[in-house]
Amino acid sequence: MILETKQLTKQFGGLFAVKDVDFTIEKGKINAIIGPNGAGKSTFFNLVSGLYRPTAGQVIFKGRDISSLSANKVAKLGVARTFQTTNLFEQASVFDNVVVGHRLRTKSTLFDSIFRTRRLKREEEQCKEKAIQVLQFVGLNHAVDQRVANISQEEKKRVAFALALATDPEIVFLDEPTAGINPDETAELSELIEKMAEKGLTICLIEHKMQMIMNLAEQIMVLNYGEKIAQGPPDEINRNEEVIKAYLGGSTSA
Ligand SMILES: Nc1ncnc2c1ncn2[C@@H]1O[C@H](COP(=O)(O)OP(=O)(O)OP(=O)(O)O)[C@@H](O)[C@H]1O
Repeated sequence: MILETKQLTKQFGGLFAVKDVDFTIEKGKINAIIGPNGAGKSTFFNLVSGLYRPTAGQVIFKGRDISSLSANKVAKLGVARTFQTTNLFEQASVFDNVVVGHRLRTKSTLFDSIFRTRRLKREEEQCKEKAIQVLQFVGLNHAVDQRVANISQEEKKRVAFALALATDPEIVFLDEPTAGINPDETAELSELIEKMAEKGLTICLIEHKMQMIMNLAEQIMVLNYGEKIAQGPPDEINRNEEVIKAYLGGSTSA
């Protein structure tokens, strides 16, 4: 197990967005979180990536309690997340959007920037090499110099993946990676997610496309009104009465 939550809880006023969630994520696997709108999926992501502090409970990453660490510190430990593509700089190039990712791993200070020290130049070079490497990995060699505003939605998703990969993560949380793209593109992005897992990365994704999740994920957690109602492999989740009642509405083809 690489990441674990223990009785993780987030309350907004009187509302429990996430309540007492125990979840374990196995290293190198593709994990998914599903649930109806408002079930607490995004809040769960924000808790494990350090954007929110839990009201109660813990997030344990590689045996260390990271519940009270800042998002930046959590990312430095090797936890990356993607946001919806609206988080990209539309007027900047694909390359410039991704090159910032690896800065997390550099040590240059304002002093280095002002005096353009050797360290700064070396680290800038490292960031550029990393950006090229991850853009190649996600299949965007052809679009490196294009402005993000001019590329397709599916390519933007790949940029978001590349940005997360540039931070050298051990686990990547993908926020609705295939929202708003067509079935062919969805299949291609699924392949990319599998390629990431084959490389040894641990994946955890939120997704509404049930068929895709059932084919791709090895383990699924189902949230409903902030609570975990099921956890297991896809075939088990498919047959779970409570899940069918709460979410699937009797069909997995949603
Ligand atoms: N910052 C916030 N302040 C108050 N309530 C919030 C906040 N963020 C989320 N909520 C509430 O917490 C609950 C869980 O929301 P969350 O966005 O985590 O669900 P979700 O499963 O990601 O939904 P969706 O699939 O629609 O994105 C909802 O009732 C939502 O209105």
